[in-house]
Amino acid sequence: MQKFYLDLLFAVFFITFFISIIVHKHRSKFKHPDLPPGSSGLPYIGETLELLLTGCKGHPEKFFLDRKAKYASEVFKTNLFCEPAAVLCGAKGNNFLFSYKNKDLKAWYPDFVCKIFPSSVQRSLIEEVDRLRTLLPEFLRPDALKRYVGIFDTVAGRHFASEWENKEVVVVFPLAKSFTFGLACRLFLSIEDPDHISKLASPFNLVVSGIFSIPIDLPGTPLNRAIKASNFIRTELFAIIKQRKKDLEEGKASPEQDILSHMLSACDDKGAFKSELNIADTILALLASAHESTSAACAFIVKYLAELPHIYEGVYKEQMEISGTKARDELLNWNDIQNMKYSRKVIREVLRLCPTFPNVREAIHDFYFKGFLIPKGWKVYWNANSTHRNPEYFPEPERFDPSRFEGNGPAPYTFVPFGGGPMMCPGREFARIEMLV
Ligand code: HEM
Repeated sequence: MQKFYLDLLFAVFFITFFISIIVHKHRSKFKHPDLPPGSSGLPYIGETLELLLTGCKGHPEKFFLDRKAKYASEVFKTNLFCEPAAVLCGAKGNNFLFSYKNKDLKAWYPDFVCKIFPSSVQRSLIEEVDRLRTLLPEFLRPDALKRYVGIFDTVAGRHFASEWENKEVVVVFPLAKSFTFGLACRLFLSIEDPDHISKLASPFNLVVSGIFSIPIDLPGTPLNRAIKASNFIRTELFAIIKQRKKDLEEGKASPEQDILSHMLSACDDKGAFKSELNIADTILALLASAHESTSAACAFIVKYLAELPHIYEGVYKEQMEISGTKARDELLNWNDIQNMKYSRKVIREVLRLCPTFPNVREAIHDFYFKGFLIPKGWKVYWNANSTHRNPEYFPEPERFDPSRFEGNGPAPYTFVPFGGGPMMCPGREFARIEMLV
């Protein structure tokens, strides 16, 4: 009996000692007097639960806006996804983050993302995305985009005919996902067969859910399902890549045909993709970047059009005017897209109110921003909502008002749905056309 109590005492002592080390280690990271105001939250997980909770309630921006107001500061500290972090809020923070001369920060991806893209360790993932950034402008240059407008319209026409017309009720977000995924398959991989697209779509949705989940890799968790689904898609992509290589050799496919052909034909220093695994992972990363944000934006556009009849009327009138200039069955072209001036403003206003979750950076070394220390290794978040919903830049920020984008439009670094500087979204023009069509 005495031995039992001794063992119990030892266990309690050991657990308490272990917890106090974790707490001490956690707090010591947040002790320096020059750090920004803010809270380190619970040991290890920090304030992650608070962020996820506001996200579940449909207002992830509240996490950032509440803290910005509470600390009355353009930068605050927190701990998210087990990493100490600084959140920069405001136009000056955006300017700093997007600056071409920024030598204090580098791109960063959570380590668990590398499990979904096994060709990547942290450094190579950054290199792969850099390569993607080099390659995409070539694929998405204006003359190429001009050619795609007709394809966008064809895919959209088929999608609306089969999924929307004559339906009493439509659930928009899944449909928006299916539209943007089908379009990406068509333009990135030349896949048109609806059965082939739906074979890839469900595992692909699992991959995307895993990227935006709590990073626990146990049977049944979203991350675990994402890893399995990514293996399935990769196998499919290997078959597509093999076939395309053969077709390119035999002259049955052209290097300009789509982004896959582009990758297989790229041979310069930055554009070269080494292995089939590398190409498959890059295509998967591209599908993920292109898909989630655009489908969310399309769904929000429909939501605002449904809720605001006067905005709907304006968009409808403009679209009918454009349609009136065209022959029956004639597809949209680049000029039509340029003429969608009001619709473009509506889309910008949707992106102002519903921006995507930003990418995260990592501090390369200790540096100071606005007099506050950001230590080496800390993650740095930028936050579009902190300017998009700031009444100083956008009066009555909660009001939906496309006229904000008339004349000179918003002040520099205040409207940043696609980021800015060298890391700005390379798919922004592609996304704009997709949304307008
Ligand atoms: C409404 C639609 C979209 C929005 C709001 C959006 C927004 C963004 C943002 C905020 C970033 C991060 C910029 C930064 O780190 O500073 C980004 C990165 C990126 N976007 Fe987009 N994007 C959209 C559509 C697209 C599309 C259609 C494509 C591809 C055709 C694309 C490809 C990429 C890529 C490759 C990156 C870099 C990924 C990375 O750094 O991890 N995006 N986008």
